[in-house]
Amino acid sequence: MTLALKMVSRRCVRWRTLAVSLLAGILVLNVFIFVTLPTNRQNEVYMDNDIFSAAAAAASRQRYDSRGISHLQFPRKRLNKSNFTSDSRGGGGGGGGGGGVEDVGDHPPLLLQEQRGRFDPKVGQVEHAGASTQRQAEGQNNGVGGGKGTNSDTSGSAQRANFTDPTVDAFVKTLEDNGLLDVLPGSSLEGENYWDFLKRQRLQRKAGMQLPAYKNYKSTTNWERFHTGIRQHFLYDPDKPVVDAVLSDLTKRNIIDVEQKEGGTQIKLIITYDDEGQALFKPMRYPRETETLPDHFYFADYERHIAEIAAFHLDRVLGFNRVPPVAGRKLNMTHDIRRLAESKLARTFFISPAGNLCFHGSCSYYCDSGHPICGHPDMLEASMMAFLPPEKMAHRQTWRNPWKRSYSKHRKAYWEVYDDLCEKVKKRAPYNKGRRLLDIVDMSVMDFMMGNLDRHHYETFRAFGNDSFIIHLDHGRGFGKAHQDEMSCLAPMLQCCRLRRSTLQRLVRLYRGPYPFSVIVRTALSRDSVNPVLIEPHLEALDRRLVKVLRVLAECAGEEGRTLGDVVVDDGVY
Ligand SMILES: Nc1ncnc2c1ncn2[C@@H]1O[C@H](COP(=O)(O)OP(=O)(O)OP(=O)(O)O)[C@@H](O)[C@H]1O
Ligand SMILES: [Mn+2]
Repeated sequence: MTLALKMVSRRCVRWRTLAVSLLAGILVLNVFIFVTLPTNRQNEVYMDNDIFSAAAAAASRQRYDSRGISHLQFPRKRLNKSNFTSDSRGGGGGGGGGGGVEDVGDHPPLLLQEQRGRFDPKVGQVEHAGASTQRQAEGQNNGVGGGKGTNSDTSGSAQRANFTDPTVDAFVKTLEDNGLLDVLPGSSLEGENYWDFLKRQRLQRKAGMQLPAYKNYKSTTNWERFHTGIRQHFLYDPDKPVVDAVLSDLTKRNIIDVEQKEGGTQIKLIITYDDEGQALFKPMRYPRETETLPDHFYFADYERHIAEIAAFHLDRVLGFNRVPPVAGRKLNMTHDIRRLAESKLARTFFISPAGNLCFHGSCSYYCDSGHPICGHPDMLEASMMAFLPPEKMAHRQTWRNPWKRSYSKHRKAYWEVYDDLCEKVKKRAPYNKGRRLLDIVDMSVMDFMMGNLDRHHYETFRAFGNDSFIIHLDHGRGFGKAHQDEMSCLAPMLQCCRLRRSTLQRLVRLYRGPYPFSVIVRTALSRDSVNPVLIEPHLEALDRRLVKVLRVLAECAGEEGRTLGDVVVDDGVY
């Protein structure tokens, strides 16, 4: 009996060993297949599992097949928790959250070039304007010098936009014929100053509510006036003098405290002024001519202080008014930073071999002596962005950008491979009603203009609910490549094939002139104390990119089955 039992148990052990070996074999085989079949991995797409369904994948695959672009394998579900509602920064988990840091995890290789969606860099190139496209230089002195206040169209030189395009010209004509360019009676005034045009457009602007905490607030400083002036539909009113006052305070007021900002990837300081106002400081690291390193991904790019300054002015020129005021400032590192710094920051100061005062602070990217921030010998340039109201006065909500990039050196985002993201997004709150989707499109246009690929999250004020503007923050990685136009930034506009009417009117106005977009931006920037903010190639890029935005829209508007009403949307936001 015992012998029989022993035999049975020994046989069991043998079976178990056999089963274990079999399982191990299967595992080894799987690993082998995974490693030796690169196509399976190359076709993986970085996507949000909750917006992705087998049916949609099959439909998309079909579309790409029929265009002969590629045969995409069925993509594996991967990562991201996104449901297009808000989430908290950094806590994304599974690679879905976080900010401008590379996603960690296992990384399949990049998609092959021909397997990409419509965002081949060669697509959408606009040829340099030839003789026929050179703008006529009529009315050179009209509208120069700009309206009231300190804004002005040009710095006096009546240059013309060098880029234009027949497709865009035809599109503009169609818009005009359909009355879509009419702003108010008298809108097509020849030679009207651009700022006056914006002003006239703003007569139709709705403001909405104020932040409740500021309703009966008695502001005593310019910072408080700025906070009190925030409305449901814009961050500031350019017709009020407060923004210029804040710009001046940012540059001139005494600094009384400095601390490092926790979180974020690259060093930032919180500056406190003598009247308790605060600003976010980003230092100059490199000369203005330094471009994004060719082998660096967007998430590894160094931040540029001038991009923060330029983004504020660009946003204002585009008529959005969604970036907090930013000004450049030259600081004395010893007096304005080191003297006031906490010991953790102060300890990172040193004198470089060249005799300059440097520091590196502590953060997760580029905070070491190999990446010092150095003065000349102790004067340092920086951008100063006015702080938004403190959280206790106005809570903000953080949202994941549906068109977020992958933040991985190996993977693509869903929208980079498939064209149907907008179809899914626009069915979901908060994109299914109100202004949000058109705000995302506006933001994509602005990001394209400055080549900003680092738009992972965005914020809104909670008190305003969902029908409120997007606060445009974090532009340190803009203006990195003057000679490359990153068409993929336009994905929201292209995939949704729509643009807010008021935005389109501004773009067309800038396209038509008489003063080129670049001239208007150059003049706006010339008011900053660290002028010239942008070097010429970045300004020239604006004129070129403006044409491309309009051409992409014209082309998708011309696709079969689309009406002008689908593409140009008037949601009453100005
Ligand atoms: N003007 C401001 N007022 C208040 N808070 C701000 C302001 N600007 C930025 N912040 C907050 O600081 C955070 C970090 O700033 P920013 O995004 O510019 O730095 P970053 O290093 O690029 O951060 P990340 O790596 O997380 O993108 C922002 O997401 C925002 O919540
Ligand atoms: Mn960032």
